Amino acid sequence: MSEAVLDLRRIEKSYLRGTPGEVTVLTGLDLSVAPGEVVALVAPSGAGKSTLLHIAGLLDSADAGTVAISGREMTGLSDRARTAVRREDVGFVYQFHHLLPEFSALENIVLPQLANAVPQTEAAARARKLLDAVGIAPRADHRPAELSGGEQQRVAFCRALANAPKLLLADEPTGNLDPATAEQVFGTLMELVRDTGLSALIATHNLELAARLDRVVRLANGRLS
Ligand SMILES: Nc1ncnc2c1ncn2[C@@H]1O[C@H](COP(=O)(O)OP(=O)(O)OP(=O)(O)O)[C@@H](O)[C@H]1O
Repeated sequence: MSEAVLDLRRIEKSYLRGTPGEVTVLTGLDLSVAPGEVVALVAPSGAGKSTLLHIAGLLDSADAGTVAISGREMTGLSDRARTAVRREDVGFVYQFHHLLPEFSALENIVLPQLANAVPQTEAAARARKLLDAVGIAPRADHRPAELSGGEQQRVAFCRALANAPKLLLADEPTGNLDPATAEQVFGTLMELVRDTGLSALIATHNLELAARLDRVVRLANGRLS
């Protein structure tokens, strides 16, 4: 069997540890995502889905347990090494696009590549290709405020994939869109993910969309089922 792209073992996480207000969120959670596998994460509000995505994407640390990305153990890596893995191997999409308002769609996809030392011309060519793949190449020079909600989210997908990550983590990526737009944008995201052979963990409240992915995991009481 080929190596998991994401492997979480016995993850534990509490907030405000050691205080009377301690909130226990994850209690020995295990999750493995195979190469090319797209997993839906379904959870009631407050169950810890964002916490789980942040730990998987190295934005936050677990109190206990191990995180491995493409077979490489992340625990014990320096902050600098974790940042490099996050920048090169992981793409994030959030419910709200978080695009930089003063930059065009194209520039928003070019910038993370420049941060990864990709030459400008190459970065722009890749950005155009991605915008074309999500059907909005003619909007390349628009700023986020000049794009529709669905278009903004398509640009956010392109930005997440700009550095050709191995793993895509998405937190309610269509949660801010009306149902018809969400459906279209989700379809585009899935095409992009399938075309690139990427592994993905996609949190969604939409059970119909979740059911279309390879596997659905449910988070409750700190663990997955
Ligand atoms: N920094 C923090 N300090 C204290 N408690 C926190 C912190 N962040 C999150 N929590 C608590 O941890 C629990 C899980 O939060 P998390 O944001 O992971 O939930 P979620 O499943 O993503 O929720 P939603 O779907 O509503 O966004 C919640 O009860 C939340 O109140």
